Amino acid sequence: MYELISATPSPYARKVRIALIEKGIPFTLRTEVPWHGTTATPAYNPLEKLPVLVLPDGNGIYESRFILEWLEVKHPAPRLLPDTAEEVLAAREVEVIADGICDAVVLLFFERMREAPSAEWMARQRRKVEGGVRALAERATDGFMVGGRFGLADIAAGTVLRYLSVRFAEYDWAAQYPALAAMSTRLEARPSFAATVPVPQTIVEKVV
Ligand SMILES: N[C@@H](CCC(=O)N[C@@H](CS(=O)(=O)O)C(=O)NCC(=O)O)C(=O)O
Repeated sequence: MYELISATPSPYARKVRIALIEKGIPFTLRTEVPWHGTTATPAYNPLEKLPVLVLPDGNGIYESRFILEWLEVKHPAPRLLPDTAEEVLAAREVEVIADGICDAVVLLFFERMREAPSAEWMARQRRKVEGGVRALAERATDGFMVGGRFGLADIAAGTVLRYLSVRFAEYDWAAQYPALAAMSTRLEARPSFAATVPVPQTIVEKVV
């Protein structure tokens, strides 16, 4: 059986959890705080980040985009990529935008923990979040994002949007982009989303 090393707020891990559930793949969830000394992450990922999909042979697959690609190869049905090559590129572009927003939120989150946070650095990260959400809004539809059926783009966009309310709640993107908010609400009603709602975690060790 697969084991997924995850964290309660992690949007990257949530993408993988949703894909595993959507594909009906059984797995055990190992919830950690990757910044605590007790984390198992470095034993499987030299980049020391979760999610890590631990295989039955004990090897770890890491980097959420790669884990999703790996799952698409090893467990192709149901397919989470669109049908045409052009649509696959469009879905991957949505994932690039979504992951990029998450990366900026993480950088902002830790900058705020510093004794003397840099206002310039935080403004730069906020710009990336707002620019990324604008790019997602430009791609929002009243159905699924790419190719007319649920897939990678919806997983990536849905997870980052819900993550913002956990780690960047002061940004009211939903008021600014009603179509995006409606899309997020639709996605959060899916069982795979309802089973993986992000919640904050308590980090007790000094990180920065
Ligand atoms: N690009 C990576 C990013 C993963 C990531 O940043 N994970 C965080 C945890 S969380 O922000 O997703 O909750 C982590 O393990 N950070 C540990 C570290 O940066 O050393 C992916 O997509 O898997």
